[in-house]
Amino acid sequence: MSNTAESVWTDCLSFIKDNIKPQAYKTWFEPIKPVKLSGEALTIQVPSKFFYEWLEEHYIKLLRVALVRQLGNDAKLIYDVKMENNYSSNRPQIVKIPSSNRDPLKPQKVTVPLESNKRELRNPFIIPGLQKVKIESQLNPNYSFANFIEGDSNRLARSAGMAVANKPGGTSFNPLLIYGGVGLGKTHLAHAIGVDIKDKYPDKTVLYISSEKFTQQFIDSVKSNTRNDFIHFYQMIDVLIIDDVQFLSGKAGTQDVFFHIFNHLHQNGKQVILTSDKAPVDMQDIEQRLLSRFKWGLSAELQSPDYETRISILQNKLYRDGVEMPEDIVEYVAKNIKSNVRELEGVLISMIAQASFNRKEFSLQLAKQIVDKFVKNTKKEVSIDYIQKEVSKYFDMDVATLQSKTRKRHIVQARQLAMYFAKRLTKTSLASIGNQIGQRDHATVLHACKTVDNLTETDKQFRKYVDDLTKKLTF
Ligand SMILES: Nc1ncnc2c1ncn2[C@@H]1O[C@H](COP(=O)(O)OP(=O)(O)OP(=O)(O)O)[C@@H](O)[C@H]1O
Repeated sequence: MSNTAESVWTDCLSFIKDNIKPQAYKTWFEPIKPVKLSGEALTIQVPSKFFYEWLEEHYIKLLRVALVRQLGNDAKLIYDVKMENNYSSNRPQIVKIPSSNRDPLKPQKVTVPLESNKRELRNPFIIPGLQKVKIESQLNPNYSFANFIEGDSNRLARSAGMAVANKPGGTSFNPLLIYGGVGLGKTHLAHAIGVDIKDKYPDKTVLYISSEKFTQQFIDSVKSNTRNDFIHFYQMIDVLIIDDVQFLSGKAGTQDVFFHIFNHLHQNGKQVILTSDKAPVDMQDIEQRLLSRFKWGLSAELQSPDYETRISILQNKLYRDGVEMPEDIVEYVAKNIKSNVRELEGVLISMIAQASFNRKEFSLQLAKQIVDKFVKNTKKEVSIDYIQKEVSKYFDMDVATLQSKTRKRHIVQARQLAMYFAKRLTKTSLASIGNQIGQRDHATVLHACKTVDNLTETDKQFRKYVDDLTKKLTF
């Protein structure tokens, strides 16, 4: 009886089944369908491009042995790869890709034949028209380790970043979560890690993406019925850098898909780098299972730089821009702009611009003018003490009552409002807010914020409390 695609594949499968774990067999071989046998060439259909890549990377030797046993030394394997969608059609497309199994011991590159270029995965980061599927990393080469000034405020995060860059996926810092307040260098550091990895490992696929863009891509993929392509694309990446993950809060669908992508990458030794403006413990409306993943690796905080670091940052920037500035002026700026590196740079840029526009020398007077403007424009953060005083006054009670353990409804509400405004108007962590407002824990603060949000929606009188207090506290 002559061979058919089915009979050859069935015999291959029984050999493969005996040589790998049952779970791997079920995942990677059961979904394959034999399509055609032409001489010594067997065509099999696989459900996605990712699937094909996985087989080529992990099971090519096994497949080769199985095929050679059935079809002899000239055996060839061709994949029909189901592409879920493409630009021009909603129907799945089949792309034919020959296996590299003829010489399986050489390192293999995934090459897509020319005729299939227009069917590459639908993702804006894939450069079309190339033989090899390549991904634009979206990294900013101006953000490097070399120009990320080290200080006590960032030492842990910077060293962890360097360790990750030396051995992506190979340290216990996976994921590496960099968190801290506005303008403290989270994005810079995340890029620097990616840039360094690309330098050291040019073949690694690195992708930087903001959470906002990731979310938008996901929504688009759902709309265009290309969710699987979206997932497979992200599962292909070696180093995934996601900026501002706090943005995922409240977005259940995006969190769910990210959870699966994260698990896949982590299980396969791929590196994940995340940034956030909050520590995991303070992130709201992010699923517990995702938060617990964030804590698997290392969470490293970026704090406001101390005076010496601020001086170094300014000097470094001046040096890079080829500008000379008297020391006392640099010191003046560093003394007066304390909490935010972006502002520090902003003052410097304004000074350079003004001095060159007016053809003037740098002067302390110019520095004072510009610093004053920056300080005025930066909204003063209200203190938690001030919030407690104002809320107590509004409800005609003293601060001790507001902080007390009583469960009387109007006092509980006043306390919850104080917690809510502390969360909204300060950068203090939930744990610290709880501690300052009657020694409660962070879960109580979180609950208070949710309750206030709910009551504002449903209770007119309560909404008025929130509006009145917002005016009092912010004007
Ligand atoms: N340690 C540092 N050395 C040199 N430059 C720094 C350092 N930290 C921050 N910067 C610079 O400060 C600016 C703001 O940094 P970045 O955008 O990375 O902050 P961020 O924490 O991501 O801010 P945001 O919270 O707004 O997203 C950038 O120009 C960055 O290069």
